[in-house]
Formats: sequence, structure tokens, C-alpha cells
Amino acid sequence: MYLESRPLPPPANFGTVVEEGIYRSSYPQAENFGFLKKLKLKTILTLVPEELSHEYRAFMVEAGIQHFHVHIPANKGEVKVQACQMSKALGILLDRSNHPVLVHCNKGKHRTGCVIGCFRRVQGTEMGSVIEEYHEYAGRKARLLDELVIENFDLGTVLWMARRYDWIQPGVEIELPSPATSTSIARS
Ligand SMILES: O=P(O)(O)O[C@H]1[C@@H](OP(=O)(O)O)[C@H](OP(=O)(O)O)[C@@H](OP(=O)(O)OP(=O)(O)O)[C@H](OP(=O)(O)O)[C@H]1OP(=O)(O)O
Repeated sequence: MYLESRPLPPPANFGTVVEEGIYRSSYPQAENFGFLKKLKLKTILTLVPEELSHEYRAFMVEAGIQHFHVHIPANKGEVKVQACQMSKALGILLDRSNHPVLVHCNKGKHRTGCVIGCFRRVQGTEMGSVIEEYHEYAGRKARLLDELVIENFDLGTVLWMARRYDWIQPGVEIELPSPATSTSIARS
């Protein structure tokens, strides 16, 4: 993308999840702000715990972008993300009044990959395709624990939002874990 003669590079690992609705990326840098402005974002959802830089915050204020900050921990050594954190992040993405929204972490691979993977499950996407998309962005750094989070996330925690904002494809049955057999990795 170009503005006049200046290139407008997207953030690294940028992708479109839902056309003109949901985008994903690594942590945006100053040289990416022009590209983000062209997306006419309404919302940015940051998944890393660190405070925003003054420059990044100033960009959002100037562009009239609302900001949400949800800490999704990295699943290293053990699953660390909890259902309440994941459902908070998904709730922001499912709410179409926040669109267009960019969701990012540091590299746009693991934490963003988990959130988008759970979002795809809400959409009823077949698990093989969900995991394939996770690997597309995580590359050789893909983590089995992230895949377990995606596969075991309890969709029941966001089902009312999915219905309210019309994310569930007609005829798609959302499979909820039965209380007795629930092996949900992500505990609330
Ligand atoms: O391979 P390692 O275990 O050394 O992971 C490194 C780093 O790999 P590198 O050294 O090759 O750059 C990871 O970057 P990539 O694997 O995405 O390239 C990075 O993932 P990340 O930024 O969170 O990824 P996102 O969730 O933002 O997508 C990870 O941070 P944590 O998982 O948050 O701890 C780092 O761990 P550490 O140094 O202990 O903090």
C-alpha cells in the first residue's frame, strides 16, 4: 500500500481474519501507523501485558481508535491462559460495534494465534483448518500447548455473544463440553 510515494508497510505477520472486520498482526511499529490509518480501525486489542508506548497511544488518540488491553499469557511449559481472559478478548472481537478491530501481541503468532483459533471455533470452522491457520502464522515456532488451548476452549463462555452478534453459521451445531466430561484446559 502507498500514500503518494511513501510506502505504507503493514505490521509484521499481518492478516485479515474477517474482511473489514477483524485483522491480526505483531506489535505495530511507528512505520506501520500509516497502513493502520488506511484500515480506518475503530478498535485495537492488545494482548501483551506491557504498557503502551506514548507514541502508540498518541497514534490511537489522533486516529480516534479505542483501545482494549487484555493480558493473554504465553503458554510456555504449561497452559497459562484462563477461560476468563480468553472470553474477555473474544468478547471484544465478537462485538461488531468494535469493528474494524486489530488484535495483536508481540509477534502475532502465539497469543494472537490462540485468540483467533478460539474465534474460528466460535464460527464453527473445522478443527483441522483452525490448526492449519494457527501454523500459518506461528510457523516453526508453533506450540502444542497453544493448540490444546484452542481445542479445549469452552465455547459456552462466549456462546451468548456469538448468538447476539450473529457469528454462528446456520446449521452449525456449537459443541459444548458436558459438565461431567469437560476437559477444558482453560479454567476460569
Ligand atoms: O522460542 P523462545 O521460547 O525463546 O521464545 C522467545 C521468542 O522466540 P525468539 O527468541 O526466537 O524471538 C518468542 O518469539 P516467537 O517464537 O514468536 O518468534 C517469544 O514469543 P512471543 O513474542 O510471546 O510470541 P507472541 O505470543 O507475541 O506471538 C517468546 O516470548 P514469550 O512466549 O511471551 O515468553 C520468547 O520467549 P522469552 O525469550 O522466554 O520471553
